[in-house]
Amino acid sequence: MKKTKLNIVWLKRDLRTQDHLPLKKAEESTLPYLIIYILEPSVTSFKDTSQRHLQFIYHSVVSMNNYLKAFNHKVELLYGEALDVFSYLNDRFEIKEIFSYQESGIEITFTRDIKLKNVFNQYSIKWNEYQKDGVIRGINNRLGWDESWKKTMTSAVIKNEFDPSKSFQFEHPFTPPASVINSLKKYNKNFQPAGETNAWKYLASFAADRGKNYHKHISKPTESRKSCGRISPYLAWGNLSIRQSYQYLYKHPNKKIYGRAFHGILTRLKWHCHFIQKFETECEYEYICVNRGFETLTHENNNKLLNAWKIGNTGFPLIDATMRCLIQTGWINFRMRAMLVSFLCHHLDQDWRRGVFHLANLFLDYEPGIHFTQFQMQAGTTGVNTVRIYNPVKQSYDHDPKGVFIKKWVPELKDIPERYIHEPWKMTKLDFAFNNIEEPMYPNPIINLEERGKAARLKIYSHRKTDAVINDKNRILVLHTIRKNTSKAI
Ligand SMILES: Cc1cc2nc3c(=O)[nH]c(=O)nc-3n(C[C@H](O)[C@H](O)[C@H](O)COP(=O)(O)OP(=O)(O)OC[C@H]3O[C@@H](n4cnc5c(N)ncnc54)[C@H](O)[C@@H]3O)c2cc1C
Repeated sequence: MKKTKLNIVWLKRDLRTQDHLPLKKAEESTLPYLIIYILEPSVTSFKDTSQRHLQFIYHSVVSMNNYLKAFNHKVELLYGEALDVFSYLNDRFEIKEIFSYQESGIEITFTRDIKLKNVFNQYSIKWNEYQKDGVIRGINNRLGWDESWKKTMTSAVIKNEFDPSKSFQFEHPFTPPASVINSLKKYNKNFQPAGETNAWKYLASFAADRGKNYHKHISKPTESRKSCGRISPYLAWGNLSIRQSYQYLYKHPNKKIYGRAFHGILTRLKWHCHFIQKFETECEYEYICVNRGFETLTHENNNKLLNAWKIGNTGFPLIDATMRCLIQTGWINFRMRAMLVSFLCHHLDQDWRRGVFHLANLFLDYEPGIHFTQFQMQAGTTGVNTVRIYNPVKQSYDHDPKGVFIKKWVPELKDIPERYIHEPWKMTKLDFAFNNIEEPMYPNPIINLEERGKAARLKIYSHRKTDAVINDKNRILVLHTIRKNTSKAI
């Protein structure tokens, strides 16, 4: 029997129905097409993925399907290994083309794609992988990168249309088990809701009003929750493209009124691509130091200290409030992320690899290209960036002066007077009695902050002077630095 000819759109971190080139290309063909998302056990069980990510993906697919049903199209959620799924489909259909975005992913998705490319070649299937956002595949320096980014951001946003006659229904054995679906359906109300409609709500409310104090509040753990864009999960899972966000903000009438705020967020949209570009060029950052010279730096790696950090029980109120807030809500601002990593790698003297997956799991917006590169930048293992060792007590006085954030997320400290909230260990028995409060069930600091800070500074700065670090620094600068003469902000 003759097999039906069809095309496939393979969705990855691009869970939206608009500004979507693979979907447009599929529509342009005369053949019917399937739209699939594959939940691959080998990928979803890897240590960088958590249930909250999978739930966000699931609800993004549900949101796409709510839109697509009017056009008789559907994203088919498949549970199985990509290789098995495509072999099954190839046995039953004559697959002509596969359309997807390039994925700047971790090693397992990279090696899977290499295998698949060979298999598709054997099956005579053409795999069209398109550039995602401003990230260019196969470059080995940044000459012209700025111009290319700007060109992508200012080119027309794609208005996707869906012809009902091109949809295709099929039977398959890859339906996710009921237990998997039930666990994905559950969604913690404290997390940002998934899907395109919600993504646009966040972007629009930022531009309309929420973002007017963006630059003033960006470092404050409480105020940033309202004033920051909060579009990161939507960008990470592709509910929004960078180009959609860029053009919406660039053309918004409030850009003239809140110039600094808009400039700030537009610049960061470029950083988004800049960091993923680094990872696209060198995806080894998942497991090896950006500057290979740091591989010889040794660490104490004390498990007790690591575990206290992981659960937010270090005795440093701002560290603990930040970690507990992240566990419960999936989001914290940039400065608090940087502080958590700095405290882990410098004060607690842990190898960055001991904490990188813990935060990846907790960030609802986990994006490997940004996460591994930013994490290493804060751990000081790039050798090219200034090392920042954040003092969590100073951060607390500066950015949560009244302890509002601390008291919300570390309720044990809710009765501690404002002047002690940053350093509760300084309260004496007499102070507790005088203030008529009980001593909280809260640990004393797990380390001596001053001594540890000093030692960490000495250690990292002397290692930066080693030949191995200096030699690798030049390689990194050639590979990842945007040339000054081509550099334009946004
Ligand atoms: C250790 C560490 C890990 C991080 N891991 C991630 C991650 O996995 N995913 C992620 O999206 N961001 C990550 N960031 C960057 C940054 O903290 C978040 O992008 C930002 O807090 C998201 O909130 P927002 O959407 O309100 O950002 P806004 O300030 O409103 O910025 C808008 C968008 O610009 C991009 N952006 C903002 N800041 C940065 C930055 N410093 N570097 C690169 N892109 C940026 C993001 O896509 C963000 O959504 C990490 C930062 C650190 C220090």
